[in-house]
Amino acid sequence: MIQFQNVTKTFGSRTAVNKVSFNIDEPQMVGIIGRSGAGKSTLLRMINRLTPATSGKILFEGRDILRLRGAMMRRWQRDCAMVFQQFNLVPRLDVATNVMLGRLNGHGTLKSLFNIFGEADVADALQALDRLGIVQEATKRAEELSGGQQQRVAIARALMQGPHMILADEPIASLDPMNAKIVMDALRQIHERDNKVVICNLHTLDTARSYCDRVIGMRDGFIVFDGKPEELTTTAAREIYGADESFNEAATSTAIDAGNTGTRESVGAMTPAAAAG
Ligand SMILES: Nc1ncnc2c1ncn2[C@@H]1O[C@H](COP(=O)(O)OP(=O)(O)OP(=O)(O)O)[C@@H](O)[C@H]1O
Repeated sequence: MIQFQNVTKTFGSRTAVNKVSFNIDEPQMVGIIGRSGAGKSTLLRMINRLTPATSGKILFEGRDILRLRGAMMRRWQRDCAMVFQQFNLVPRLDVATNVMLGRLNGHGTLKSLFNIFGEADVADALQALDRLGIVQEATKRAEELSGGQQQRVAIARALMQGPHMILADEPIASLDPMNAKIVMDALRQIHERDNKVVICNLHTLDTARSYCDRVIGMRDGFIVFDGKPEELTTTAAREIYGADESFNEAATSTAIDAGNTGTRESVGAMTPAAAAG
């Protein structure tokens, strides 16, 4: 499906991602973990072409997406929707319009300029919000929502792009544990129900273990671990985090637990007690 071949990114003399090679052969939920500066964001941003790679290839269904230009590149960027730590919504616009902005890339320039959305766009936006359990917030300004709700709006906007995959760059780093769980449940549900690849940069080991089918550990630009969550032993974690015997996993914990994922109810109707799970 997607193949990374010796992908490297340098910023001046600093190598952020160093000859990284791996394949994703089936729709998986992949967690990328590593300490700050390990290269996680750079790796994700190269997939979406937000950051140009210095060398190597990223093949999607055999086509090198690093060589795409113009309309083909924009099409690719729509196909791999990004979700960011800081949500990147337009604060003063209402929630439904924020979600419909996910369609802009799909419209012609003129239509985009005048911000014209059709009835089908509105219906799809409401459906996406309903899926995320926040359709009742559709007419509020984005800035009126809590962080967790805003992140769900951002995920709904990503769904509006009709993407092949979702790339989430530390989507829960700004959220409290309850909202972190709701957002991770939503991403897991998209993976399970829509059979989509979700690649998620995470700061915390326990979240990666609870939610991901596969964990990739990065350190200083290299992949130093690639395996199933159950293979992520304390020794492997020490290697990823460059830590010694005193390494304490609790330091990378959010204390959220996947629990009952994959159902619509788990996204919309989470109680604080369940979230603390
Ligand atoms: N635009 C840039 N210009 C210069 N150096 C950069 C740039 N972006 C990233 N870097 C450097 O590349 C390295 C990897 O950064 P990156 O943001 O990918 O790491 P990360 O693992 O995502 O870290 P964090 O968890 O803190 O977000 C770091 O040394 C960083 O300083």
